[in-house]
Amino acid sequence: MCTAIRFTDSDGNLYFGRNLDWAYGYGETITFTPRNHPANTGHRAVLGMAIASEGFPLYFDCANENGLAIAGLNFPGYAYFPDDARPGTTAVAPYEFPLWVTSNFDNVDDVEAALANITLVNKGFGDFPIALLHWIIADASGCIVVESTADGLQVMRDPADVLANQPGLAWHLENLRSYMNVTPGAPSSVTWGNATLTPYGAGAGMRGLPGDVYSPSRFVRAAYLNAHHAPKDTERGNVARVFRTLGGVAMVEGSAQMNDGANEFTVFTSAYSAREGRYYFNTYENAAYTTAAFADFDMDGTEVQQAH
Ligand SMILES: C[C@H](CCC(=O)NCCS(=O)(=O)O)[C@H]1CC[C@H]2[C@@H]3[C@H](O)C[C@@H]4C[C@H](O)CC[C@]4(C)[C@H]3C[C@H](O)[C@]12C
Repeated sequence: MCTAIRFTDSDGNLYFGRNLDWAYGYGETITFTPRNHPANTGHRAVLGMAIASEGFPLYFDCANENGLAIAGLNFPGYAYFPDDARPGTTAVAPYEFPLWVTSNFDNVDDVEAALANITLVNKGFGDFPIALLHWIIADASGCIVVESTADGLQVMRDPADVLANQPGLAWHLENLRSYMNVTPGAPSSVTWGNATLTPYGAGAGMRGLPGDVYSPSRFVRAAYLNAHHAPKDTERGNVARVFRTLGGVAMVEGSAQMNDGANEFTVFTSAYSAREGRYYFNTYENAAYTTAAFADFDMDGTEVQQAH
């Protein structure tokens, strides 16, 4: 499973992050695509997590130099990509969608408008299977979720600022209404007949928030944690906010198996800071951040660069 979140700091800078939950990694690392890479059609530098195959960056999540970010999360059972583009639209393959978005646009509104003119088509990269994903796309103003299903391409505003896996965003947003009672505040003491009940301590108001890692539960928990995190002023504080919030929905190895019996775990957690134009990640076995900034790379280059 995967979970993604966004928020802004007190100066309005975007912070965006995701957990990549799976049974294994793909050898992914921080990957920079300069403005003049042949596949960078819109000439915006892009930084994120990817594997590079034949010089092409296959991004799991990424952001551009102007503060637009995207992450792909599994959506099997719902994701459907037609073989051909609808008449009058341009075909974009799911594997190139994160780069297409971040290469060509600076904000969510422009992406939303452009999506009317594309079809996400059933086209894989090389021998890789097609990834059945939906996407969260975020900027400083908010985020949208893109879901290509048998009903067509849906682009929805996501006021919860989070995304998990199945089912679709509309269902997750509706489901939040079942958790309106959950609150950070400590409840007052109550009397039940002759019994006076008082809280043991902090957390009494959070009772009922689901604690498991099932996709609907992670969506609710991430939305609650993200919405209630105390504001932070510093880069360090806001990066910690991304990692701590995503830590609240991370998967501990052995606690939940995939259909094939493999243990799913949080392979990596990543964070993008528009304030510093910087990308961070850590892995299941190494909590220390690995980080790189746009400023570390040759922005006008032509070849993908990876930081190890
Ligand atoms: C497995 C990843 C999604 C993790 C996730 O959402 N897990 C949920 C688990 S569950 O079903 O809900 O149980 C996805 C996210 C991004 C995907 C990768 C990116 O799309 C880039 C390429 C695309 C190629 O088509 C396939 C390889 C690949 C390198 C993808 C492999 C895999 O599908 C990734 C890594």
